[in-house]
Amino acid sequence: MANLKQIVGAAIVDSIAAPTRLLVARRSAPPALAGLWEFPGGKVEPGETCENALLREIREELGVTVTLGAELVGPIDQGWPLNESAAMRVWFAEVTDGGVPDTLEDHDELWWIDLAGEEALELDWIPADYPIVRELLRSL
Ligand SMILES: Nc1nc2c([nH]c(=O)n2[C@H]2C[C@H](O)[C@@H](COP(=O)(O)OP(=O)(O)OP(=O)(O)O)O2)c(=O)[nH]1
Repeated sequence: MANLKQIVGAAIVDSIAAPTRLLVARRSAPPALAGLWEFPGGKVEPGETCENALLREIREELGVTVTLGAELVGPIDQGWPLNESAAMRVWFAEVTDGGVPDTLEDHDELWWIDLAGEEALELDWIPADYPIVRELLRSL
C-alpha cells in the first residue's frame, strides 16, 4: 500500500453549500478508459501538495479555477483505492473563476448531472469510482 501512486479528483458541484448538480467528465484517452466517466483530476507531481495538484489539474483540464470544500474521505490514508498501484483523494469543489468548464485536455464530454435521483449511478464510470460515487450521494 505504501507505494501507491497518488491521484487526486474533484467532485465539482454547483454549490458546495447546497449541492444539486455534479460535473462529470468523460475520458478521451487512453483507449482502455476512453468513454468512461470520472472525476476530473490527475497525478500528484513530486513536491506538490494534493490540494495544489488538484487545482493545477482542474485548470489544465477544464480551464477554470475551483475552490475546494471538504474531502470525501476514503477508506485508506491515500483516499480511495483505484487499482493495485494507485489511490485517489477526492474533494468537493466549486468553480470560482474562468467561466464555463471546457474539454481542454483528457475529456471529450462534460455533463452537469442531477444529484437528486439515480442519474449519477447510471453513468458508465471507471469501475473503481462506483464506491466513491455512492459515498458522495450518501454524504449529501
Ligand atoms: N482523474 C481521475 N483518474 C481516475 C479516476 N478513477 C480512476 O481509476 N482513475 C485512474 C485513471 C488513471 O489511471 C489515473 C489518473 O491518471 P490521469 O491520466 O488522469 O493523470 P494525469 O492527468 O496526471 O496523467 P498524465 O497524462 O500526466 O499521465 O487514475 C477518476 O475518477 N479521476
